[in-house]
Formats: sequence, structure tokens, C-alpha cells
Amino acid sequence: MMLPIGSLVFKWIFSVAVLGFWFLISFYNWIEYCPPLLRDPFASIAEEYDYIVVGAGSAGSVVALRLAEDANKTVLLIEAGPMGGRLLDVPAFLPLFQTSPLDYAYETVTQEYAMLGLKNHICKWPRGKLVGGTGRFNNMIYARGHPNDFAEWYANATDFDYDRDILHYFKKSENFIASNFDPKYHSKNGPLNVQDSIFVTDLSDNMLEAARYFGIPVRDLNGEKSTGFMKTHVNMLNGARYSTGHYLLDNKPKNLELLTMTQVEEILFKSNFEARAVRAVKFGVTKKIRAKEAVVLSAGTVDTAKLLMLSGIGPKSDLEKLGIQVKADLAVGENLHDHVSTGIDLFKVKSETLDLLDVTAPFHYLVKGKGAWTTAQCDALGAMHTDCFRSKDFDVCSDKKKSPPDLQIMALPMGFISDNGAFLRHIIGIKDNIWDEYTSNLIGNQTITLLPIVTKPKSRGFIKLRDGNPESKPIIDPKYLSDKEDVDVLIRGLEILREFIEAPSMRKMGAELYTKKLPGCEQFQFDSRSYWECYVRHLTLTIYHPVGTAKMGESSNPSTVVGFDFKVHGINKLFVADASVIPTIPSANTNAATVMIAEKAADSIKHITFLNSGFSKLKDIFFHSIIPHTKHFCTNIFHIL
Ligand SMILES: Cc1cc2nc3c(=O)[nH]c(=O)nc-3n(C[C@H](O)[C@H](O)[C@H](O)COP(=O)(O)OP(=O)(O)OC[C@H]3O[C@@H](n4cnc5c(N)ncnc54)[C@H](O)[C@@H]3O)c2cc1C
Repeated sequence: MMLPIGSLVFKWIFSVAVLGFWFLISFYNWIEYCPPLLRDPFASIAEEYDYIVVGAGSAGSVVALRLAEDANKTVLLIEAGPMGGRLLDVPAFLPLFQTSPLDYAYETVTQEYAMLGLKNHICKWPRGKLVGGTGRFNNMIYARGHPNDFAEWYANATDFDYDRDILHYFKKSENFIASNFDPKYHSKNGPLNVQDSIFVTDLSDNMLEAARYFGIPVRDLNGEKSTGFMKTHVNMLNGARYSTGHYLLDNKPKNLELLTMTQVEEILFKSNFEARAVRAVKFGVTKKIRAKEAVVLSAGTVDTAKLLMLSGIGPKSDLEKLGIQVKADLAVGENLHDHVSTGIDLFKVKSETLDLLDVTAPFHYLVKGKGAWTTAQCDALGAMHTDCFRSKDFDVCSDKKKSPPDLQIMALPMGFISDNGAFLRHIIGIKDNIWDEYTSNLIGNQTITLLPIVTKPKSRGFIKLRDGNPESKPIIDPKYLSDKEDVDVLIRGLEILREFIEAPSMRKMGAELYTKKLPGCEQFQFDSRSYWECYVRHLTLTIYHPVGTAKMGESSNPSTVVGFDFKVHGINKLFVADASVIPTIPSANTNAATVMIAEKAADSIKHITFLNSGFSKLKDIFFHSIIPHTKHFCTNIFHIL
């Protein structure tokens, strides 16, 4: 049942809902937001822990839990945001998070080659500031990527083994909720719940049918083969979001202390080469907390880079300009890259799409954990090598490829117009003239968004400190579409999608291309290559997957920051475990790979700490036993002589 579409009424209702939502989330966290009046906010915190993990996001929640598996070790997990309430877990409320107090609300600098249709050519970068991090307010899509994605990371390693080095950790991190699955690729008992989407529109079946029509297999892309199409896998439990942060809150052991609403401002060192402590601030009170075995940074692609640089680890010339004492001259903040896309609201359909304003949706959600509010907003997912589309045999063509697929496709049963311009257009920041002249003309129609995504972008940008103040937002320049090859993949993706809508199942939905020219591209002939290049450079979208600012690799490679053991080059006892270490982005959404990395890093950190403790014992034996005895022996000999 639809609410009246009169746009003013709609806007009013929507605005009241947004205000109500903000009020509720603030109210829910009232206690956490409230500074203690008499007590020191660090009253319950010890002076020293074995491990300190910074950031309780997708990766940090897992790293901390795994390190705390040894009951003899103490772990402190420090998170800048609050724990958050269950109201936040309604999947359909995702857009409301953005620009709320739980969002860092980062923005890129003005983009030269992309986002020309967005206000000031700036791209908004939401990042989660709460337990669960960005994994707590993402689209919940679970996609691992292709084995070749990871082989690329270890290109120079002679003994890389996908099953042992990567698949093992994907499985360890997963709790696959399905009655039937292939145990070679899936498993239960990990921290990240994975299941089939529980609410999809007709678009899902129609896209999968269209894929079959073009000879593209429909199968579990997180299984044996990673190219083809599937109904989306999502991170949910009983209809609600379920991130690694949820798992942490539900399973926190006693030896793991979670300190929320606390920002780490600096890592402190012993003799400039060994991480020894962190300086943390909560409600204006500062405390230095020591780590005996290791400090692990899991603050995400933006904040891990920022924290490293604030602590003197980063490009020497940049740090010196800001008066920061350099501890290690490393390429922190470089190699920034992200998945890009285009094509929002480009296809009209005649059949019903997602109706978030169906008045029965709250009832279905609250009573049964089902219905439109459980939507992940992505009904089907595909991945392919573009030149295998329409090949004689899709699998034979894909199997021959040495590289991962270059195109991902997401089918969304919605677009900018889904809320009649009340909210979605603002969180993307579309220019008013584009909205007025182009997009708003679609109101009253049903649209779908078929996103072509550049899985292996070539464009590279950077993150730099604005100044030495921990409160300042960093300078973010992803340089979207600065490499022409990324534009070519987007245009090829749009061509493929236009063929897709010709499939009988898509025709049945009445799918057709929206042919109005985009403002800014009027000078080009519609449907010419130059028109589409102009279109993708104007309506460029991020898929919100920035990675790479603390690149993992051999220390001999000057573009890397951490080794394959996740230790920062040249600094003892300092590790990074989050999306920032990803050297080249996988051809899939980044959360699954980030959690896999967390599992791998936790194993590595435990191992290194164990060896260090063995070394310390050897040192003890040497200094406390062998040396005194040798001294004694020498003294005796001396006396005899
Ligand atoms: C809108 C959106 C939709 C997305 N959809 C998907 C999707 O559907 N599927 C998918 O796979 N990926 C998706 N992603 C991307 C995915 O969620 C991220 O790649 C992943 O969460 C990154 O995890 P992380 O651990 O590196 O960082 P985060 O999860 O961001 O964790 C960092 C944590 O560190 C904390 N922190 C930062 N600085 C400090 C500090 N100085 N002191 C203390 N704490 C600090 C933060 O508050 C945060 O909790 C989406 C992202 C966005 C923004």
C-alpha cells in the first residue's frame, strides 16, 4: 500500500521520520554520551594491557576477540564512538546514518575528472563512528572476490597458496546460515553472519534470469567460482544487521575491556622504534595507556593513516612541514583507491520496485523480522570479465583469465527518486540543476539502478594530514577517474547493462533506458561514446570501499607500509589490521576481505608475540643465568690463577 505521493506531504513525513530517528539514536546512547560527573572517565582502565587495539570496526572487533582468546592476556579495545542501539540495526534505515553523529562525514577535495555533477565536485565519504564501525552501517553485502585478487597481493611470494593463506581465513571469519552448503568454501562459528538476502523484489529473479539468457551462470559467487551472478549474500541475523561489532558485544570475554567514546590521538614510542603506549582522550580527559606486547591499529583506511602520520610515521617531507617528528619515513596515505560506479536511476521499469514506505513494513519488521525494512537494497550481484560477456562459453573464457574480473554489477530496486528528493539526493550531493532538470522528471515513475562497478580501478589518490591537530579532518583526494581505463570499464559496463535490459525477463518488467540528456552533457549526441564519457564523469558514484593507505608488501618495496605479517616496517610492536593494508582492492565489496584480514592478522600477531616472548625468555636466561654464571666462572678462574 503506497502513501500519497504528493511531494510536500511526503517530504514532511520523511523529515519527521528523520528527526525522530536522530532523536531516538541520541536518546538511546544518552548514558554513553554523558560524561561522568564525579568519576574519572578512565577509572576502570588499567595502566597497562598486553594488547591495545585501536578501533572496534569490522576488523578491530575481530582482532581484539581473537587476541583475547588466550585468557592469560589482557586486551584493551578503544573505540571513538558509542556502542549504538538496536534501532540502528534496521537495514532500511541505512541512509539515515549518514551525516548523523555516528558518521565521520568525511568529504573528498574537489575532483578534477569525476563527480562533475555533484556539488563542488565533492564526494561524501560516510564512515561509521561506533562499535562495528563502517561494517555497522554498510549495505551488508557479503562478497569475497576472486582468488586472483589475492594472488596479486603475493605476486612475488613463491609459496602462496589460496586455500591455506586466504580461503582458510574467509571460512574462519564466517558463520554461514544455511541448511545446506559446501564445506570446502563455507563454515559456521565465525564472527560474521552470512545468509541469503531475505527480502528482494522481482528485480532479483529477473536479473538472474537475464544472466542465464546471456549464458552467464547463476551460482554462489563466494563458492568455487567467483564470476557469474547470484542473489546477494548479506550480513544479517533475524532480519537485522549483524556486523562483527554485534558479535563482539554479544561475546566479549572478561579479559577484553571495551573503552568507547574514546579517541586515540597518538601512538607513543620507546626510543623512537618500539610502540609502547597510546595517548587517548575521553570527554576531554587525556590518559596514556601502555601496551606490553603490541599496539594494533584498526581505525580504517582514513583514520589509521591519520593516526600513523600524527604519530610520526609517514612521508618525511609532509610530516616535517607540519613540525611532526619523523619516526619512520613510509608511504602512509598513498595508494588510496576505491570502487567507482555510475548509472543511478538510468533505467525505468513498469513493475513495482522497492516500497520502503509500505505502511505494513514496520509491522512485518518488528513482529516477524521480515519485509521491506530488511532490504539490503541490492537484489542481485554479478561479476565478470567484460570481454567474456556474450563469449561462446562464459566459464571457459573466465577460467582462461589470469586477472580478476574487471566488472561487478549490482541491481538495486531503487534510485535517487525513491524518496521523492527528500534525503537520498542530499547524501550524494547531486547538483540542484541536475536534480531539477533531469532526475526529478522521473518522479511518479518506477526506476531501478543497475550499477556497473570498476572492480580493479587504476586511479590512485592520497590522504594527507591537514595539520597536526588530531581533531582536524584529513585531506582526502582519491583522484577518481584520473586513469582513463576506469572510464572505459564504466562505459563498457553501461553497454552490457543496456543489453541486459533487452533480455525477455527484463522486458517483462518494462525495463527501458531513460533517454533524457544529462545537464552538462547536452553538447554530445545522446548515446555516443563522448556522451557516455561525459555522463560517467558527471554522475560518478563511490561504492564506499576506500582501501590501501597503509599498503601491505615486502619492506624492500618503498610503496608499502606494513609487511605480510602486518607489522609496520621498522617499528617494533606496531601492527595494522584493517582495510588500509589492502594493496590492491578485491573485485568485490570490501567488508568480507577486511574481516578475513583481521583473522589473518590476529594469527600473525599472536605468533610474533609468542616468538618475542620466547626471545625475551632467552634474553632473561642469557642475562640472568648465563652471564652471572660465566662471570662467576671467570672470577673463580681468575682467583685460581
Ligand atoms: C555506506 C557504505 C556502504 C557499504 N556497503 C558495503 C557492503 O554492502 N559490503 C561490503 O563488503 N562493504 C561495504 N562497505 C565498506 C565496508 O563496510 C568497509 O570496507 C569496512 O567496514 C572497513 O572496515 P575497517 O575495519 O577497515 O574500518 P571501520 O569498520 O570503519 O572501523 C574503524 C573503527 O575505528 C574507529 N576509530 C577511528 N579512529 C579512531 C581513533 N583515533 N580512536 C579510536 N577509534 C577510532 C572508528 O570509529 C571505527 O569504529 C560500505 C561502506 C559504506 C560507507
